[in-house]
Amino acid sequence: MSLPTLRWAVLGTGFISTQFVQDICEEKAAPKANHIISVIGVSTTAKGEKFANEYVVNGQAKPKILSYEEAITDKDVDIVYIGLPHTSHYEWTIKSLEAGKHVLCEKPLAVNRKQSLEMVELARSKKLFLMEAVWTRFFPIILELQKLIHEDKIIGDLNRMVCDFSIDMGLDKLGPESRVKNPKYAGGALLDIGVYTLTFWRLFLDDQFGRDTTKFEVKSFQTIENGIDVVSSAIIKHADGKSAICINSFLNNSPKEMVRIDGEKGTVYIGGDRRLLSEPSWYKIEFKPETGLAPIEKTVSKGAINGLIHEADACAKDIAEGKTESSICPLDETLLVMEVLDEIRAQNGLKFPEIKYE
Ligand SMILES: NC(=O)C1=CN([C@@H]2O[C@H](COP(=O)(O)OP(=O)(O)OC[C@H]3O[C@@H](n4cnc5c(N)ncnc54)[C@H](OP(=O)(O)O)[C@@H]3O)[C@@H](O)[C@H]2O)C=CC1
Ligand SMILES: O=C1OC[C@@H](O)[C@H](O)[C@H]1O
Repeated sequence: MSLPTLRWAVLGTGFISTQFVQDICEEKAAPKANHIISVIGVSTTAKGEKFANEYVVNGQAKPKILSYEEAITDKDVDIVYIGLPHTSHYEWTIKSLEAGKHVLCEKPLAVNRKQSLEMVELARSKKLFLMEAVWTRFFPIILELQKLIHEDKIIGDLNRMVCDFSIDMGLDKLGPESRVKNPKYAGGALLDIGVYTLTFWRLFLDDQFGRDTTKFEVKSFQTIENGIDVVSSAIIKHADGKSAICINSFLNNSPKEMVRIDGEKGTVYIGGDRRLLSEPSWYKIEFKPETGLAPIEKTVSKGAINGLIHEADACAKDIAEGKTESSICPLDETLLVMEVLDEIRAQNGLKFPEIKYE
């Protein structure tokens, strides 16, 4: 069977666009799709040329270097990857969909649910593929853990989870234009890394998706400094009694065990070699003494890839099959997470300036 082919326009040449293009261009023993970097959309041509020369390698043809506007309308593009700051996601997703392109947009899909819903409704009305790039959902180790916990019920019925993704960002040393600290780019821990703790809550505490989720309520606190949250903590309590504590900080790093999921028979711990919850690389399952079961441990290595290829391959497969939405990262899940992000900000009075729909 021939591999699906996808021609990409990559918008932005920053950190994540680099990681994405590196993964696409990395030579693979058993590729799952043909990815072609057709266009790099950039703010300045010189930046684009440098980026293309450095990263669009290993037999890829030289991509066109175009403005964002030209990139999203280029005839040789099937899908636009949006690697821009949070506050640019809405504009460039809407414009790309209007131009008839599929879209893979970095997380969070937008700065709030209202923008996100508009993006989702436009994609659905145009029958185009749209996905928030929550790459972690596609990691083989995550899919394996979902099966162990929800299908095999390895720790039985679940009781609670604690999830902490924190990064000591060294905020004082970052310049004022840094997207993670500037409120005008919707900076702060919640929108940058809170998306992942909420993703782990969605992946592991609930076996339902999006609109069918178990009913829940949220109570939260944020420490706000200079217009952004440097610490966010939320407790999510499900109607059936299960609860999750989700913690994010820009002042300290994550603990070694970033996720702990307690069930009636034992506990699952999840960690990563870089203490980034976005990149889990090991798990450990300990059972209660009365089960008589021995602990299980597994560590995986990413090898030469950064880990973004899994979501790119999934896009190629879904689009080749005529799907407009991912079943692993569905839009209703994105909308639900956006709703909780809004709720946490509303409870703590965190508003970003210059943002439509606040
Ligand atoms: N999946 C993951 O693990 C990660 C995801 N992300 C997400 O990716 C997105 C981009 O983050 P990241 O790559 O770290 O950001 P960077 O600041 O490194 O890059 C952002 C790029 O956006 C372009 N840009 C357009 N307008 C602006 C503006 N006003 N200010 C700054 N840059 C602008 C620039 O590209 P140019 O000038 O070249 O056109 C810039 O290179 C965010 O949504 C973030 O949440 C980030 C890191 C990791
Ligand atoms: O998505 C992300 O994960 C890793 C962090 O370093 C980064 O700030 C964030 O955007």
